[in-house]
Amino acid sequence: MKNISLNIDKALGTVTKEQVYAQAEKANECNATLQNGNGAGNDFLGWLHLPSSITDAELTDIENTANVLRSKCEVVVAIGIGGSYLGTKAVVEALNNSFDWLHTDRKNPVLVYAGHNIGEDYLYELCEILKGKQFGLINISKSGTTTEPALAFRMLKKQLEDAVGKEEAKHRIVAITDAKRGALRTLADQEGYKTFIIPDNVGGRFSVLTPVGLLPIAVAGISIRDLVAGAVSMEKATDVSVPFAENMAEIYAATRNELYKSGKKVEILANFHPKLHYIAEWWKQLYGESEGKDGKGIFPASVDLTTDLHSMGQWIQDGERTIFETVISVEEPTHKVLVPTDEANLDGLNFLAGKRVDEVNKMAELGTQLAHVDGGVPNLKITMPEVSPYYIGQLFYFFERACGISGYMLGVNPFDQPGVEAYKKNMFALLNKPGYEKESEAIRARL
Ligand SMILES: O=P(O)(O)OC[C@H]1O[C@H](O)[C@H](O)[C@@H](O)[C@@H]1O
Repeated sequence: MKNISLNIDKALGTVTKEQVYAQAEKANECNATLQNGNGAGNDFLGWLHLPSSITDAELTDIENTANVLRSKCEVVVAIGIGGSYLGTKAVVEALNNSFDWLHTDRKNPVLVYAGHNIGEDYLYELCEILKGKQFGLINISKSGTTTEPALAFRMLKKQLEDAVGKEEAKHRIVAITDAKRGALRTLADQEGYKTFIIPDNVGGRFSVLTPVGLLPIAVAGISIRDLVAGAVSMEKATDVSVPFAENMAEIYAATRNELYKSGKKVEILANFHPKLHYIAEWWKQLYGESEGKDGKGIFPASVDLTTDLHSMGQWIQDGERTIFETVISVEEPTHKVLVPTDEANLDGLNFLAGKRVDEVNKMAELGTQLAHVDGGVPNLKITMPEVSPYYIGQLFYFFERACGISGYMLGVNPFDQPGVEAYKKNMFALLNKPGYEKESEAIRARL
């Protein structure tokens, strides 16, 4: 099997290949720090060898649980936010049919999401659409206390129990959370839900290959074994023993840090494949939450191309030269569509007749790369042979490993997220949460 690959040739100009390769030793040292577990945040390194440590029995347990939900439910609601949502969303959107929800001859339940916002209309419309439908719930929260999913679960649990009774509801609810701590663990144990554990040493944004992602992804009918196999292959390909020049995670980390040092403050992850939109949303949390610290860090942004060439193309071509692009390029689409001939040719497109639509897309991709590089936007290119569970698994692990290396090269702890607590404290104070009396008084004084 081929691997995904990284090409930095079009990123060189702002930084030289020599500058990038001069970072080889540091990148390898940072990779070794991950491997040896002696760096900052080293109690959150469970993701590093997670793929190769997943057992057949664990995968079978997940598949069996998914099959129970698949047999009982027309709709399964995956409840979670951040790392407890984005990995699943990214994989399912990448691998499901683009119009899955319109398919009536279904082999899989419709997977919908909740707990990833505090949208009153969203929750209302979800509860309404679930009325009269056979549905199940997967409640995912590592801490077990995050407000958004807890709020959604409180509402959906009641609706499910009202619809099918408490006893049956128990068999349609799965909780994925901490082994011992948190409100969700307490609730799940009291109610007798099937539970899966999120390992203590795997942070939320690195948890897609734990049951956090694997269970809902299996419910969607996607092969979690192929997903994990791809991640295992990339775990090997980015190991500290792999020399820098062949280690795409180290090269990516070194290149982006050199570009950052040269003044490129924003990285735009771009795709020319519509199904990869949510891969970028997952990637933004992974890199934003890992590197945005101590007043430092590349800002992770994303665009879908060619779609956003008609909205953001002007800025990328002519705006402030503080950006670089990392483009995910898919070699082969899954399907084949040819451009038809049109006798009248009023649209003037007969010059494309007989060509594959993807040939047009590939020339747009090449033309865009040349234009942006000419405009002073360094371009890195990640090539995926195809969009499949295996290569999505490779991509996830590649980005995770590179993120750990890059964060250490930047000089931050890539595995904590202290900044996320600030809004929560204010929100609880404004909502008069018990125990926040002093904070409530203080915050009202400043309004
Ligand atoms: O899985 P949970 O504990 O509910 O956390 C969900 C998310 O919220 C936290 O505030 C962090 O920002 C994320 O890293 C995490 O993935």
